[in-house]
Amino acid sequence: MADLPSFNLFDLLAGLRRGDFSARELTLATLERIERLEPALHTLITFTPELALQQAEAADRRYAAWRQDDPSAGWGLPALLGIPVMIKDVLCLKDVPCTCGSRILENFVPPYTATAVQRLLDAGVVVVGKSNTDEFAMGSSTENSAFGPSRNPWDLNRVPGGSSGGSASAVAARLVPAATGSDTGGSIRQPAAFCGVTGLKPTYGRVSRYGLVAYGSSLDSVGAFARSAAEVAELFRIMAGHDPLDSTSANLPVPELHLGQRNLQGLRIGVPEEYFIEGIQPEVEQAVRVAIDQMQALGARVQTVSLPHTSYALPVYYLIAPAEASANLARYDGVRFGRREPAERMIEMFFKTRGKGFGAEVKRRIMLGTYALSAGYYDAYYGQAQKVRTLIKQDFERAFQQVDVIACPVTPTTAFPIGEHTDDPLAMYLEDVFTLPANLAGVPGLAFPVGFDSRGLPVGMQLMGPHFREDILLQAAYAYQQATDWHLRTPATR
Ligand SMILES: NC(=O)C[C@H](N)C(=O)O
Repeated sequence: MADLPSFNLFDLLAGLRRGDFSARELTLATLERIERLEPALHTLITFTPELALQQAEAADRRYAAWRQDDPSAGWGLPALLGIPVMIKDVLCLKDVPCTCGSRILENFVPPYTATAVQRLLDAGVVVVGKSNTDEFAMGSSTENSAFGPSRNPWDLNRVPGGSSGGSASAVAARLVPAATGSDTGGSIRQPAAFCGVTGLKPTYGRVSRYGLVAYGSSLDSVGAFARSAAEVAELFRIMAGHDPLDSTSANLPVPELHLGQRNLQGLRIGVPEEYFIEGIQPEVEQAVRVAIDQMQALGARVQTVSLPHTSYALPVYYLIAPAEASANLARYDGVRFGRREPAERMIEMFFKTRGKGFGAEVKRRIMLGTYALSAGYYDAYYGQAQKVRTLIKQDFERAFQQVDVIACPVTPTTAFPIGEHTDDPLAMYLEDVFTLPANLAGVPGLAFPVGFDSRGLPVGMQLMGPHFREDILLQAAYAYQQATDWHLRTPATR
């Protein structure tokens, strides 16, 4: 096989079932494509070709048994048997390093697998590697990865977004049809927008966080990337659902996803006035407004809604997320996980290990968070932020009494050049203005491509929905994608 026969998950599955190619052939072609493009893109922290080939051969044995009607093959076939994927390097996969983009976990090999990853493995995926991320998922560009940034396949001098930038870049460059991500304040949706792919941040509690290295525990969600909403829906269906190993996992059934509908008849779309602010790149606003018009032409009813506390979301997030991070990252002390710097005395060992192990952004957040949680300041900062968070959540609850989904931009701008924000953390934080309200409210958000700017960089649109209604978002994006082809456009990387 010279190159991949298709880049669509369903086409690949159909080809595997028909026996047009084997999982081993598909994997070899994938590995070859990764080896060819990886020097330019740097999507991976750990490449796992041996594991991938083992899994592919197991998939082929299963297909063979299924073809021969061997009862040991079980009834039917696992849903993603033989499909190559990347796993963001903040999700544990047993016996494969999980670095979180950090020197402090450089040599950490988890002894167990995250539930969301296990569900994908049970569905038969082939893991080709652990994808690049900002250190501990803190960042919007992958420039905070201790292993160097990933690149945007639409323009190699630009960032792919972050923190799940490796996954988004890989799906956009068609190294893999699907990849996982995590989203604490935008880490799936923002890179999806920058790379022109579809990315879902599910409702908080919908996908298990067991085995996801914790960043902001009240905000973290595990989700997925693919090129289309239909493919993302399939990944979501497999990853979602209750998990007794995560106490915040919701014990609710995952609704059947019927993505057949090609129109949006009856869908009420709310457009929040607070999301079309000054400073937004005019081409981004333009593309999103055209997409909303198109959804209206497909039958949706569009109205303005107000989310009045939106402007507080950024400061609230940058208190709560660092506060939770500072507590979660206390466990990297040189004793229990990963790196340990030798020293005479224990206290020195802590200082040296954390001093050398963490990068600048992680240290900044630990300091911010520790300060916000310290005695005397707790009520003024963390306590106050939690109260405002409730107001933000109520904004959404009120809006969802009037509309089924909220439509807005994902990011104020398209992908920025590598290095542009590295000396200005605030400018980097501003990347998240439109995405982090969904994390604060716990509602699902879906990003998908709706056009390009004049530089040829993808523009994304975000749909947010009520808690546990990922189905509405996926259905709406599916109908939009049946009528448009932005999600099928590909960068020049061959
Ligand atoms: N993790 C995320 O969702 C990304 C966000 N930009 C942050 O640094 O917190």
